[in-house]
Amino acid sequence: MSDLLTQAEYQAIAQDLDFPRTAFIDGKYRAGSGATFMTINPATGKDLAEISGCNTADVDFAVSKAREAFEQGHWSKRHPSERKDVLIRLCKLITRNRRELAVMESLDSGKPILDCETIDVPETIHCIKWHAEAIDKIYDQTSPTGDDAISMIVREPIGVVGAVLPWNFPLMMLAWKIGPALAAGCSVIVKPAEQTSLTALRVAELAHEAGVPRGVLQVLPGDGPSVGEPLGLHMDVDMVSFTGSTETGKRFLRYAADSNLKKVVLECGGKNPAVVFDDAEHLDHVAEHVVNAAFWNAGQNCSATSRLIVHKSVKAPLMERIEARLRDWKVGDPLDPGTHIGALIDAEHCKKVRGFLDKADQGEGAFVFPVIYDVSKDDPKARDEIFGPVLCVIETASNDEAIEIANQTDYGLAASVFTANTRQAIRAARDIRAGTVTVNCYGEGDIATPFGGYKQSGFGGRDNGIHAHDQFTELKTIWIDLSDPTSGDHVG
Ligand SMILES: NC(=O)C1=CN([C@@H]2O[C@H](COP(=O)(O)OP(=O)(O)OC[C@H]3O[C@@H](n4cnc5c(N)ncnc54)[C@H](O)[C@@H]3O)[C@@H](O)[C@H]2O)C=CC1
Ligand code: BAL
Repeated sequence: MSDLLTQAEYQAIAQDLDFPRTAFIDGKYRAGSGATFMTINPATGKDLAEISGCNTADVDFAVSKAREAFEQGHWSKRHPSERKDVLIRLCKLITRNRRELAVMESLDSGKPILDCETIDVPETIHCIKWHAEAIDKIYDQTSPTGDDAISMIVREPIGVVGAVLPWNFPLMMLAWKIGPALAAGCSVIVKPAEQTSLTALRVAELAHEAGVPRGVLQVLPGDGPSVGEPLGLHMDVDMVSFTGSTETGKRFLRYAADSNLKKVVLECGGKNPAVVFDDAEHLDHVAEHVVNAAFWNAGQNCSATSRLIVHKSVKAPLMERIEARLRDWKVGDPLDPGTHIGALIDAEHCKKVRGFLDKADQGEGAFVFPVIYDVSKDDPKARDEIFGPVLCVIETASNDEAIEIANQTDYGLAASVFTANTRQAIRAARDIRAGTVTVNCYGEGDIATPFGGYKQSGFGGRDNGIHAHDQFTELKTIWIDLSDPTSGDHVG
């Protein structure tokens, strides 16, 4: 915190930024063959940079370069400790350029600079470093065999990976994908969300400077139909790792079915409950977690708490505390280090979010003030992913009913439960169908814990932890016959 600059100092950095404007393909910036598009500062509505977009021809070219690099083996077959060294050099370069990246991220996404400086950039570095440091410590295995054979189970990099990213955490989601994929030895083609291409392009340049060979990390800006779809349908892409809406996630399953059955890993939406039982203690602490969980990043977070399911006996004192805390959350200029809630990502998303709000709560321009609604469990606000600073409160008469309501959703990404009773906490954690359940706190776990969803929140694997490494590798069995072929008891 003490390291933060003033609003004027951030504005001065913003003035001097040199934005990347083209794709990063085969080790250099080069113009795409698609339509150019403007990347906009959502907080001001003003143009930041005109980006040269990509299309199918660029995807084909990038995939051929990614495949060439993979087969040459300068990265994929390099000793894991050497890949580690290069990725750690990349982390040092990101650290050296952290201020530029934080301001670029804030300008392009509308995120508060406070978050970019203290969460997005440091977590990006931490994630890439964690996977880099893990990669030369992962052992392959042997399986139990008889004396006449040995069977090795080895993991190999899956090959050419398409990483299709959302706009809500442009740097962090980049790191969640490229950290484990590059550490494993894959070649990665990143498609950033069209709203937020800048920091991914800059990181690709830094990766090249750090020693990641040409073709191993490429970034292709453009919209879904121009770049995401040809990547998803490409016959020579081995895997797509996607984070974004459930609807687009399902498209990638269709693309895989219509092409080469590439592996697809999806991290999609959520309608995540915080369940507060009748015996919940320390309501100040509960309120702190609920406010952070619901309103951080303006609620544009797949794991945001968007439903507060609270027992009627504790509802009034808890809501009083939540509302008091929320009064301290400043909404406004993302480059002001005192701001907690910046701009929503774009006009289209603002329209979607406002469509759920009562007229008096709709705010102006790109800014939506945090809002809390008492709703029934069947209200559309309590059912649909709003992806804005909106918390729906559902009162319950019993703890069992609370769990039932928590599970009444097509999603299953994250949940939290607040109770003083350990048995009840663990019972609830077991009973809620979600990929992450936190007890007496809210969080996504950390880099060592897998992150992903049940039901329509996820498919095919998990981000983070060693489980992410598993995503980007294929399992191979190598079976070696040790029997003496001349002995007569050889079984083949
Ligand atoms: N992590 C999450 O759970 C996220 C959820 N969302 C949800 O999705 C809603 C819509 O936001 P969008 O930006 O439209 O999300 P989206 O899921 O459409 O976009 C995510 C990525 O997929 C790409 N994409 C879009 N259409 C595609 C297509 N036809 N083929 C291939 N790639 C495609 C986009 O260009 C972007 O890179 C939000 O309101 C929010 O509810 C949005 C972003 C992240
Ligand atoms: N919160 C991590 C992933 C996401 O929101 O897209």
